[in-house]
Amino acid sequence: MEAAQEITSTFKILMVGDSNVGKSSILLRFTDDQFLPPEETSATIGVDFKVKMYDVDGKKYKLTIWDTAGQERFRTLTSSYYRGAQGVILVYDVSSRETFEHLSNWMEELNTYCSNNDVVKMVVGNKIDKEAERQVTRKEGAEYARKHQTLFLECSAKTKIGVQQAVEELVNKIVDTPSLWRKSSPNKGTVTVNDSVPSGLGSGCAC
Ligand SMILES: Nc1nc2c(ncn2[C@@H]2O[C@H](COP(=O)(O)OP(=O)(O)OP(=O)(O)O)[C@@H](O)[C@H]2O)c(=O)[nH]1
Repeated sequence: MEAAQEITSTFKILMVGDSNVGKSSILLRFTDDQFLPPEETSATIGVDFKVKMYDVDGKKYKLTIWDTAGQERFRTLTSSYYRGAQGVILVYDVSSRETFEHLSNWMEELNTYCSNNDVVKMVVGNKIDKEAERQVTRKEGAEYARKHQTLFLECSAKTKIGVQQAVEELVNKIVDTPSLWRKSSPNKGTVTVNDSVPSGLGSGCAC
């Protein structure tokens, strides 16, 4: 019988952005390939997280993806969300210019709490299925990302287009940035740099 493959590392990925842009929906699409109709969704309170295994180049990585509340009143313990994160996805809604304009607030928060310059950032414009209601062009999104030196992608949690690709690109970049996760290797084999528990108080913080 074949031995279970060892986990090379655990990555913490954080999703931030205004309320209603679709962070929970992107996460649900990525982990469970599901999309809930509007009447079945509710605002995230505090933080939620899901775990998914991800294989790249014959190595297994454990992704803990944290979905944070967009609504200010539900955001508590903000600094602990960012602690230990190797990747952050900043989400806006392409059919809401306001959510795009608020990206600078999220970027500021990220830069405040995440002092590690290597942390991989990705800007994601969601809801591209609402093309007729689009308020932010792809070019504007790409330009913002270029200016802030982040990855960029547009997606739709509803139709699923771009969702898998967004997470994959982010994770591949983290894998390509060993300084982010090869910090406190306890041995030469498995490396785990932070907890996957929602407290976010993992050891070997990247931020
Ligand atoms: N048309 C369309 N609607 C979407 C898409 N993604 C999410 N929605 C809808 O947008 C609304 C908000 O989605 P959520 O995933 O709850 O948004 P959120 O960013 O997690 O919101 P908070 O938890 O308050 O921060 C829901 O009604 C979703 O059904 C999408 O890609 N296309």
